[in-house]
Amino acid sequence: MASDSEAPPLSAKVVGSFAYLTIKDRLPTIITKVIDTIHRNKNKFFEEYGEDGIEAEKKAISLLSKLRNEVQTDKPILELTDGLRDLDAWNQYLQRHESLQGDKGSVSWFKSPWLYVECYMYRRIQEAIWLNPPINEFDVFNEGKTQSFFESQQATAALCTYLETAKKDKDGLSKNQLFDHFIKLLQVSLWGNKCDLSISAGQENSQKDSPLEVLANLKPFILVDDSDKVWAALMSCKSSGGTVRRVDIVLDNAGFEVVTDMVLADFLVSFGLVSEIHFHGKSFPWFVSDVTAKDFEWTIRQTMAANHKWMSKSGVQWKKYLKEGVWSYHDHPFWTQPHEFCDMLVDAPDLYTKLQGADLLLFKGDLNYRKLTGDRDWDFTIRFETALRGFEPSPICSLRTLKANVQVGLQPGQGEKLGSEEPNWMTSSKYAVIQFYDPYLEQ
Ligand SMILES: O=P(O)(O)OC[C@@]1(O)O[C@H](CO)[C@@H](O)[C@@H]1O
Ligand SMILES: [Mn+2]
Repeated sequence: MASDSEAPPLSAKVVGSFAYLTIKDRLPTIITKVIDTIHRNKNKFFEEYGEDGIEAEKKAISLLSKLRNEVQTDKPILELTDGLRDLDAWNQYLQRHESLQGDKGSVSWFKSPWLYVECYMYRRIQEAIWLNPPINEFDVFNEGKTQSFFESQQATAALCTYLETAKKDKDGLSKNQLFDHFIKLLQVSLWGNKCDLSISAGQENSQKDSPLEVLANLKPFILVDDSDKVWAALMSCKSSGGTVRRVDIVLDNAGFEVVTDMVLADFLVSFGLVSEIHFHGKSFPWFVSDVTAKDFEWTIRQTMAANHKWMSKSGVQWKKYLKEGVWSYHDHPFWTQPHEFCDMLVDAPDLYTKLQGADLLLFKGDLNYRKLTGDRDWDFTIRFETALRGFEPSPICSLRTLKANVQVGLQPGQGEKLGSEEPNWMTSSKYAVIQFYDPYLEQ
């Protein structure tokens, strides 16, 4: 482990590490599932496009099988060929790594940074789809995302009921009561990132269906809790008056998680804490469950259409916020590139400038945390700010359950103690952090 700015990137070259196991086992499994999904949809492609659809299905599967073989046999990372708008950025990134690692062909699945090659896999999956019209609009991960939404409908209903009921009393609220709602909804959004969605629906006991009721039990698993500072940041914007108080949410997963983000966003606006929310999503299907523009719109439509009074009321409100421009959805190619966020200022200055316009940035999920910290083998106790390495467009809050072995900002001994008690504490999503850094404040 390293404590300086040169902490090495996590990589599958460390045999037995989580990165190694991910590349060896998990990535090939994901590609196999994608192949199965495309194959299962063969009849649909035929109905929609005739023989052209079948031909495209075959070609896409053949490209994906080739990709799986490249991963499994540690082949060099190849240039992209699909001519899309992010192609140059990806190919330049490859050249950058080739010159760092030695020469052409030296960048490969097991030898190069895990963050890079894992992102690259999702881009190659997309290349296999894009190169094959007429099925080039097909979202290979759509089924899982919609299923996750439907399976968590009871939890969504409970959350919307909480929100809409709270709204009825919002005028007479004390500051403490407002703070209490905020903390609850921030924590719900945090735990919404738990990949197995275990706090959502599908549980036998209907009492447990409310994600709000499990919060107290989950509290001890929040390893760093800067929520007071996040609240103070929101309050300071409010007191500065006059200016647009904007919060940006850099989204992670569709299904229940994005619903928790929308409920939090609704609360912030409806209770007068914030006047504008920018959501940032992905411009193509990414890391299995990440939100695209289609998922975002679909989620709102489904929430509106739900056969539940408060859920549909929330959905209607969200649609209205979008229409009025109070909420807006944004995507940028940088979010589906492999860069650490400290590269953003140079590699995507337009996005960096956009983020500077926010009063608070909420980064959801594990992958965003990996990119914030560069996915490096940091010492557990180095400061969050150090790991950000100059990425400071605005005050930043990361809401993340731990699913990868990078963690900073812990107390001395805290990580070691957890490691000795639970070997997989960094990857099980049982633990979480609410970590904050404000570049405008003296730390
Ligand atoms: O960003 P998310 O959705 O919270 O998690 C993304 C993730 O599933 O992908 C990586 C492993 O493949 C890990 O960083 C993490 O577990
Ligand atoms: Mn994700």
